[in-house]
Amino acid sequence: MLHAFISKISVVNNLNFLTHSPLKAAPSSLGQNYNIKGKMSSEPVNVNDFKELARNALPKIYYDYYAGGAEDEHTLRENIQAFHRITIRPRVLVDVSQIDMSTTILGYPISAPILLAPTSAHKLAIPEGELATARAAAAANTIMILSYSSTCSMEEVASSCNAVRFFQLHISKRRDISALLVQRAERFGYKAIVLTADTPRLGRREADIRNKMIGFPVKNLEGLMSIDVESDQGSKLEAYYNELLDASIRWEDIGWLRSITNLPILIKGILTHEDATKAVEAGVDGIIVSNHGARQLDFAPATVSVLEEVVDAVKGKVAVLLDGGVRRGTDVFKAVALGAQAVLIGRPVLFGLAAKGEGGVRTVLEMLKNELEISMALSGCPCIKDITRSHVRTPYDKLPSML
Ligand SMILES: Cc1cc2nc3c(=O)[nH]c(=O)nc-3n(C[C@H](O)[C@H](O)[C@H](O)COP(=O)(O)O)c2cc1C
Ligand SMILES: CCCCCCC(=O)C(=O)O
Repeated sequence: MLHAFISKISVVNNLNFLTHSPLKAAPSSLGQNYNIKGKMSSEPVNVNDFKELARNALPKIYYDYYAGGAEDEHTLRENIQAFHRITIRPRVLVDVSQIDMSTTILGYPISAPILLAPTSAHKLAIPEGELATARAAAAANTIMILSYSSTCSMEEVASSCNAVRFFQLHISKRRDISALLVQRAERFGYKAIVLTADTPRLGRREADIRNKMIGFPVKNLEGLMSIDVESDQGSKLEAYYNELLDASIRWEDIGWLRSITNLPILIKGILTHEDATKAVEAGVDGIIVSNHGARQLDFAPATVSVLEEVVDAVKGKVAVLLDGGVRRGTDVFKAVALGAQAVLIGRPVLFGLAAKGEGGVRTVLEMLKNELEISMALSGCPCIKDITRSHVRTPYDKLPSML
């Protein structure tokens, strides 16, 4: 056996594989992988690779809508870079022969602490739209949060798969229609309402303004309301959205939402301890630390940089989740270590969908899960509950050498 192994190695050495590999000469660039001839391979090896594949697959106007952030896109970059500034403190000689990534959210078991964030308009990516995404969520045994602004209706999505689904709500100027949507969500088996709180108006996405981004039909509103926006300039979507939504909603309106549904309510878009405390007082069941994927207020903080502030304010009373910039299993690990019960991913799902349909979304979820699994193994954490604050160091932590 040993002999066979040694002779295999020497065959490789004889070929001088390591010194003459064309891979050595291939350009190296984050998010791109190269095959043996130095050409970029279309097979993604990590979630970042899907971004380039999606860029190639989509018309520019749609790609820019999915990928873009607000104004200077400072927060867009920060969402990612803030994760890079956190290091992991691995522990060794722990039995990691079995890794269990499973957890629960609001009592619903999921295979790993990774959910699908609500994102609009999946039909811009592929004709099947949210139906394909929902099937991928079901295959991964995780939760899909369906967007208010989906291009398949909540009924179509409900009947297409058995994934646990939450429904994301905006409160529109027509309060009666918002109430109707909540009732429909309850009737069609959605298990929670996710109220988005950071979008009284749509942020300034300059790529959409330049591209004169089109509006798309919000399927859940079909037959209930139609809005005509006259805008030859800028983003039609922004004009449409600002006409649709109620910019006057306040904390008191959580009480209204509570009065019309028995479903758990999560509030999405919290970034400060002040608002986290208010959310708990308002009686929500969970908080999603989010800056809307950096599409709303530029220079809002990176989500992972304020996660602990929110977790500390909440004191374990309700679930805390996080989204924004999660691209690696190590990002999931870091968020969990800082107190998140789970993370949500937005753009990676859209890029997976645009590049390779339902299979692309499945692959994105599998990649993140595989990366989380190895991160847990190499950090000495066999279960999610074993990941603790002591497993990460943030820029705010004192260095031991400075003590
Ligand atoms: C194209 C796009 C559409 C989105 N649509 C919605 C939406 O309809 N409702 C909502 O609450 N958030 C929406 N979001 C924000 C996501 O729910 C989530 O907060 C964000 O994408 C997370 O950041 P990430 O893309 O870096 O993972 C959208 C984000 C993107 C990129
Ligand atoms: C009602 C149509 C506008 C959808 C906006 C979706 C969204 O939140 C985004 O970030 O884009």
